[in-house]
Amino acid sequence: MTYSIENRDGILSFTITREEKRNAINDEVMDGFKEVIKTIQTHNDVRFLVITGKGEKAFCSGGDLSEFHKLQTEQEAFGMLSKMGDILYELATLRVPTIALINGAAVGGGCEIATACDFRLVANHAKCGFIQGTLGITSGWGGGTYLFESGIKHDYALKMLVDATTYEASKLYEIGWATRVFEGDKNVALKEFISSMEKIHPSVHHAYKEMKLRSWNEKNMYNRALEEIKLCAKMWESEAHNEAVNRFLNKSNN
Ligand SMILES: CC[C@H](C(=O)O)C(=O)SCCNC(=O)CCNC(=O)[C@H](O)C(C)(C)COP(=O)(O)OP(=O)(O)OC[C@H]1O[C@@H](n2cnc3c(N)ncnc32)[C@H](O)[C@@H]1OP(=O)(O)O
Repeated sequence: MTYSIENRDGILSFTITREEKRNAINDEVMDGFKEVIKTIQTHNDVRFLVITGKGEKAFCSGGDLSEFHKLQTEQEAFGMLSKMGDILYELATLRVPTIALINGAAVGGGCEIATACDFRLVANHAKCGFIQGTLGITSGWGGGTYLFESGIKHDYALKMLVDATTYEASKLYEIGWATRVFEGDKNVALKEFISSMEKIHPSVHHAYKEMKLRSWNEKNMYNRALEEIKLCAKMWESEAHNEAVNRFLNKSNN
């Protein structure tokens, strides 16, 4: 399996278990995300969703380049990008609090997944960034929209995107992307973070999330994320993108 789902006392944990590929997202992992989101949308016993990666090297390294490089045309790219884009929109608009428990590098689409969560607990060794620009594309799963909506100062948000590089955990906290930076056992950090929220009835969490969702609906967030995805699909066909992906894959084969 490429992911695991565990429900412990109402805390639903989704773990990407593709350590050998730094927890890169492929179709199977996308289907796992759909499964865990549907569980939350159809059950009342889930209080929190935690997303994390196996191991300590990576939370998620974004789209699986060894699979997705086969997508050549704008239409083929849009098929994959919009599938994950819809998943991230459903994730971002869940009525339960969502926590990205960032155990290692969160880059590219991995950074988009983390940004679509309400909270980001970042291990102090983890580096995160929207590195899509190094591949000649822009964020392709809606993460740019969620970053601009996250409340981070505009200049910090835009610089994160156009830098297209990774930031240290301390910098991520300084700019307001990381909710907390932790050392040691991620599960201890998680337990400490949710301890006070756990004492509050879930209906209060749902009500506050509803307030945010109303504002996102007014701001037409879904269609803004869709336009972001269409732009990435258009850039997918570029020579710059194909050359960058081939360089990465050839590095891996050397
Ligand atoms: C699909 C679009 C999507 C979007 O947002 O629209 C994107 O996510 S685009 C961005 C795609 N992701 C990347 O470009 C990141 C590539 N990976 C890295 O930068 C590094 O691997 C890193 C920083 C995540 C971890 O570095 P580390 O030195 O710890 O590991 P290695 O680089 O040696 O990689 C180990 C092993 O994993 C394979 N790998 C890593 N990331 C991916 C990936 N995204 N897709 C496929 N395979 C990946 C890498 O090739 C190595 O394999 P090996 O067979 O051992 O050589």
